[in-house]
Parts: sequence; C-alpha cells; structure tokens
Amino acid sequence: MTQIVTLKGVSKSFGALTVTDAVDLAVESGEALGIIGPNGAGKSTLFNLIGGALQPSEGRIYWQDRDITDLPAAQRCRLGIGRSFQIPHPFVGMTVYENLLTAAIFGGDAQSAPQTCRRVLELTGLMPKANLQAGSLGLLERKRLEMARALATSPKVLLLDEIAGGLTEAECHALVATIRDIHASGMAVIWIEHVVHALLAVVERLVVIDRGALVAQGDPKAVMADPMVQQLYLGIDADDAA
Ligand SMILES: Nc1ncnc2c1ncn2[C@@H]1O[C@H](COP(=O)(O)OP(=O)(O)OP(=O)(O)O)[C@@H](O)[C@H]1O
Repeated sequence: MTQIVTLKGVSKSFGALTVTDAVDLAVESGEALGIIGPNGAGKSTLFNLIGGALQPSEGRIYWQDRDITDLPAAQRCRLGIGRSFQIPHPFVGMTVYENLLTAAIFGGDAQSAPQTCRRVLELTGLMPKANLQAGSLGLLERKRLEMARALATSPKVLLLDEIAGGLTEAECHALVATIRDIHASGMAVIWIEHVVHALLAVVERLVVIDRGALVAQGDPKAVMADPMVQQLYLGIDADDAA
C-alpha cells in the first residue's frame, strides 16, 4: 500500500484559537479511515486543510510524494481529493444529472463526463432521480447527491463529512451499504461521523480528535474500548462502564 495523503505537523490557528494542533496522519490508498471527536474538536477543519479550503498555519500536506500545501482546492480536486460537505449545497435549480455533470467536468474529465455520471448515479442509487431538480430532493437523497457530486470528480480519496446525520435507521443502513460499495471499488474513504455504529460498519482504522489533536488511533473496536475515548467521546467513566 502507498500513502496517498499525508499530514506532517499540521496546525491551524484562528487568532489565539488553535483548532488543529500538530496533526501527523497518513492515509493509505484504498483505506477506509474513520474520524470521531466531540463537537468543535476540529474534524471539519482537518477536511478543510486536506481539501485546500484552508491553509495550515504550520506543517505540510502531501499527495503521495508531492507537497500540495500551497495548491488551491480546485487543483487538489483534480489530483483526486473529492470532498462532501456536512451541509449539502447542490445547485438547487439544476437536475441531479446536471449537478453531477458539472462536478464531473470540474474534476477535469469532460469527455467521459456522461459515462462517469451514469456510473455514479448507479453507485449512489440516484438513477431514478436523475431528472429531478436537486431542490426537490428529501434529506437522504440530498446527502446521496452530496456524496455523488464528490464521486463525479473521480476521486482517489473521498472525504465524507457527517453524511449519516439526521437519517432514519433504515436510511442510515442503506447509506452504509453504498459507502461499503464505494470502498470495495478501491477508493480510499475518510469519513467523519457522529453516528458511530454506521462508521464502525465500514472503517478499518479509527482516529480520535480532541481539541485539534489526534489523541487515539488504531483498530476501531480497540479505540472505542479505550477508557480515555469512552470518557472523552461518550461521557462514560471507566467506573460506570465496569
Ligand atoms: N473560520 C473560522 N474562524 C474561527 N474559528 C473557526 C473557523 N472555523 C472553525 N472554527 C472553530 O474551530 C473549532 C473547530 O471547528 P470544526 O468545525 O472543525 O469542528 P468539528 O469537530 O467538525 O465540529 P462538529 O462535530 O460540531 O461538526 C470550533 O471551535 C469552530 O468554532
């Protein structure tokens, strides 16, 4: 396996507030990595740094062996970093298909964009909705579209930010199946999620962020069983758990 995205000593501060604190993290190609942490821990900020929406205050970010710290978000997207946002913002006046076509062309592959869109519509279960206006979609379909727009850029690593939030149990189950299919196709997935059981059904490695710092990582079950993580994330004292 090769390292596809690597963060070395990455920090981000807004004035006196340190939101990302000296994070070292390497993601392997084809890996499924989960990220958890309390509200405001700095998880989305980490995605903003990887995707290029924010510049780190310190540290470097690499795509394979290439230093991409100074590369704008659009160029990172064309290298293969696809990102979905916590709050979906599709082009509401365009159809689902047109949203995907725009993303596929933005990803740099205009010639094969229609085939890419068909493949993504099938993969995400949105084919029956292809000609509907994005603004008419319900929450599950909007979340699927958000993921599909990132997929349409033909990424090698897909960043998913709280895609399961607000869904019913059955919707969540169906979404997990789709993300498993995406991962099984060979794509690396980095998934930030508060719905931990959904995350654990997919990821091979789990990272815990607290106050901007990476405080635990490893096998998901072992990480979740760590008393420090239970205390931090679930508010369970080791004494309560016993
Ligand atoms: N542009 C900004 N300017 C100032 N502070 C910011 C900015 N962006 C994020 N922050 C602060 O950084 C901290 C981390 O925010 P972030 O959204 O990364 O957390 P999170 O772990 O994703 O939270 P949640 O789980 O609630 O989505 C928060 O205190 C937030 O208010």
